[in-house]
Amino acid sequence: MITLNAWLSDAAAVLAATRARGLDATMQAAVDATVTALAANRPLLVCGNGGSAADAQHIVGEMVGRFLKERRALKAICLSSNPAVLTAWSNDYSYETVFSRQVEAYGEPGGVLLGLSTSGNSGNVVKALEAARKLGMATIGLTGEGGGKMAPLCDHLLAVPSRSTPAIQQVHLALYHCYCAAVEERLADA
Ligand SMILES: O=C(CO)[C@@H](O)[C@H](O)[C@H](O)[C@H](O)COP(=O)(O)O
Ligand SMILES: [Zn+2]
Repeated sequence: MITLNAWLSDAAAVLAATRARGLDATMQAAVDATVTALAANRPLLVCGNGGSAADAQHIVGEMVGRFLKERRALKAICLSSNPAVLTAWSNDYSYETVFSRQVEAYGEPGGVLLGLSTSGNSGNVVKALEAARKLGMATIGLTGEGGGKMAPLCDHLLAVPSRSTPAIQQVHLALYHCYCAAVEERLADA
């Protein structure tokens, strides 16, 4: 039987295991790359599927609006949230290229692509990272254990040491809130 306390204990264990991985320097490097891009008005593009699509929207909401501080709007775009683009391209061509096509549309050299995938193997996120690299954008990945196919395509890989999709997503939320807070702190006074 599923109980709340057991669920919370499992969630806390994955959080603690992530903390033990010592990802602080990787997070700092991801923040540095993002601050450099946004300070130059280059875009931050974010994508993912399912729960990670909602996470991508959440991140962009913090960046375009505000998180903890008052500051200017930041140029962040969610690639998972335009139903007309998603359905037209997937229907006419392929779901696998639905994010890379938007990287071609919105990406710029010096920008950043942030991809979220718990398996690290979602084909459309992998293809988006490839397209971003081709364009000269920095790449950040939020994944589960090992990073899967995304690992070699990410300049900055934040891999949660778990293979459970919901457990990974719960830690992704903590990771990207930290990321948003750190980016905002650096850009608030700029
Ligand atoms: O939110 C959940 C499960 O918690 C699901 O919607 C989940 O995101 C979907 O199954 C995704 O398609 C999984 O893809 P990914 O994380 O492996 O890239
Ligand atoms: Zn979910």
